[in-house]
Amino acid sequence: MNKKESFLINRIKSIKYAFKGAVLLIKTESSIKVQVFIGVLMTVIGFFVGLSATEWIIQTLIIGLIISIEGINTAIEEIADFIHPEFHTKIGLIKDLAAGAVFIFAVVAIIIGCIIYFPKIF
Ligand SMILES: Nc1ncnc2c1ncn2[C@@H]1O[C@H](COP(=O)(O)OP(=O)(O)OP(=O)(O)O)[C@@H](O)[C@H]1O
Repeated sequence: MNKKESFLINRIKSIKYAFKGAVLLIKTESSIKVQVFIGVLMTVIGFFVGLSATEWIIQTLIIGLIISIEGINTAIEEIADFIHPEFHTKIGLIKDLAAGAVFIFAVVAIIIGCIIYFPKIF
């Protein structure tokens, strides 16, 4: 197998592993399930209120980002539990920081949602 072919096979394998991870997140993580549900709900509502192309782009970006950040938070929690399953203040801090990052983006997402939807509803 030449260098170009093995590069391509490795890329395909990476996509396969990443897809497996995404399915695992959606199937096992309740927080991800909630985010996916909200994402689908907002997409349906988006059709009802008639979002513009720019609003669709912003909404889709936000839905994707929040699910991705939540996924990274889950991975950090898994690493923390794996390297130190017992209680430790440092592990607590690491998990709180990761959760804090998700929280900050969730607040931003709500603010942007209000900016998009308030003029359409009221
Ligand atoms: N090993 C630990 N040592 C110290 N504090 C911990 C530890 N595990 C969890 N905590 C504390 O409990 C909080 C919740 O941790 P947990 O792992 O249950 O996250 P969660 O947000 O409930 O996760 P999930 O996404 O599974 O709902 C952490 O943010 C942290 O403050």
